[in-house]
Amino acid sequence: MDRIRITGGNRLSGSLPIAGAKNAALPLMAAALLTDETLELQNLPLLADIDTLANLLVQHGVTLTMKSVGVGEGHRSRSFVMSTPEITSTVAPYDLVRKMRASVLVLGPILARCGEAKVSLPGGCAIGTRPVDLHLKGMQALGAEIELDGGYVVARAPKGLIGDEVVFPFVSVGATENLLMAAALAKGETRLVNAAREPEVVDLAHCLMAMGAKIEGAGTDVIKIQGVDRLHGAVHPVIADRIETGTYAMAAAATRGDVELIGARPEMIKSVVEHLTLAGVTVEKTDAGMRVKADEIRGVDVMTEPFPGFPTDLQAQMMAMLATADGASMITETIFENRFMHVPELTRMGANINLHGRSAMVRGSRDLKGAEVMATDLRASVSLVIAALAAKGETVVNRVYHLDRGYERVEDKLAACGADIERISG
Ligand SMILES: CC(=O)N[C@H]1[C@@H](OP(=O)(O)OP(=O)(O)OC[C@H]2O[C@@H](n3ccc(=O)[nH]c3=O)[C@H](O)[C@@H]2O)O[C@H](CO)[C@@H](O)[C@@H]1O
Ligand SMILES: C=C(OP(=O)(O)O)C(=O)O
Repeated sequence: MDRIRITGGNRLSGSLPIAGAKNAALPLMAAALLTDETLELQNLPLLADIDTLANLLVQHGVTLTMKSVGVGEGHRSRSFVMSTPEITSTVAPYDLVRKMRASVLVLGPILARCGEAKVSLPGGCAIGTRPVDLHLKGMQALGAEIELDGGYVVARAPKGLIGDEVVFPFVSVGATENLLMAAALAKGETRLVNAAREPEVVDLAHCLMAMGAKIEGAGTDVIKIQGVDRLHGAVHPVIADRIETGTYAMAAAATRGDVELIGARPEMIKSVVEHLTLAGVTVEKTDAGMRVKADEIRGVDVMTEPFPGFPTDLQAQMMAMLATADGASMITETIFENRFMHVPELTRMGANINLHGRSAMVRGSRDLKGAEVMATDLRASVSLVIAALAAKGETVVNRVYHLDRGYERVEDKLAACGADIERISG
């Protein structure tokens, strides 16, 4: 299993390219199931999760060809040209779904197009139990009959889905996306109330609209979808990854560096920029993206919330950065019940963090020390990389496969900005 070795202490400086967003790309790829015409997705990141979903889609009958495109110095992105003349299997098997929760996003499109779908329940993961009840209740509201059988969701709507009002009791990104795709091909109007407003949901809505879907209100908490009989092909570029942007901004700040994030869109992470600014980090929009510079960092309180609030996917990275600040910070996680798996590992590096239920008290210090640490989930892994960049001495991060789910060429991008970092294969 690969590991990453980092010798900390170098200030990051230079420029670093931001890839297409994983969390936008995954639902967009699932949308290829909604049409028998060709969907071309551009600016896909080179990530393990993208390959995992591609394998699942091929199994459902999607024909997929890949183009690799150079988009700047040493930086490449991928385009997938996908077509699904016919869905050849309506079953998403456990072996493929268990590798990645986002696989459940094939439920809405397959059910809408075929009138039936059998999708393995994804199961829990390190950050929480993550049930899919809101996805299922939403499909039921559109007339689907749902049964759970042997670990699978068996959904049937032989006469097709019928639009209706779906009121989410709390915000779910995945359930909003699944319902958006299902409702695009349902009969009549669907209203999604208390819908997720994340930029990735908006990106999906834009792509569906380019495919002929009738959608109003994406980016607000009420989305109206007027179902159509069929969707057609489209070409759609995936938005820049706001979580990768925030991650490298925090890495730059933790090393008191000065880095330009090429292709970043600061308007998608306003809450993050506000918190970084409060912490004393300078963030400026530039022609090419966003520049981040820090000399000193002070403690700041952070609470994760659905968009437009501070994203849970940047909580661990913010904690690593604040572990190097002057002063204390209170970090509260409200989205996932178990998203503090990085705390014991950061503590092994000398971070002073105390957990009190869903809050962590972080007392900053400039004395983090390298250690051997274990990555537990995607964002926890990269938080250890950030702490290691700021720490004295050598850190080895084990179980790097988590990192490869969400960060492309992390070691190359950081090394190009002066980090002493290498991947140890094996
Ligand atoms: C591929 C992708 O885009 N993943 C993101 C997506 O995950 P995902 O779409 O899985 O996250 P949700 O927004 O659905 O989850 C929010 C909360 O709702 C709960 N819940 C969700 C659905 C449901 O049916 N029942 C239920 O109880 C979850 O356990 C969690 O506590 O949004 C999360 C919240 O911004 C991010 O951390 C993930 O990176
Ligand atoms: C939790 C994440 O992803 P997923 O929902 O695919 O597990 C993430 O991107 O931080």
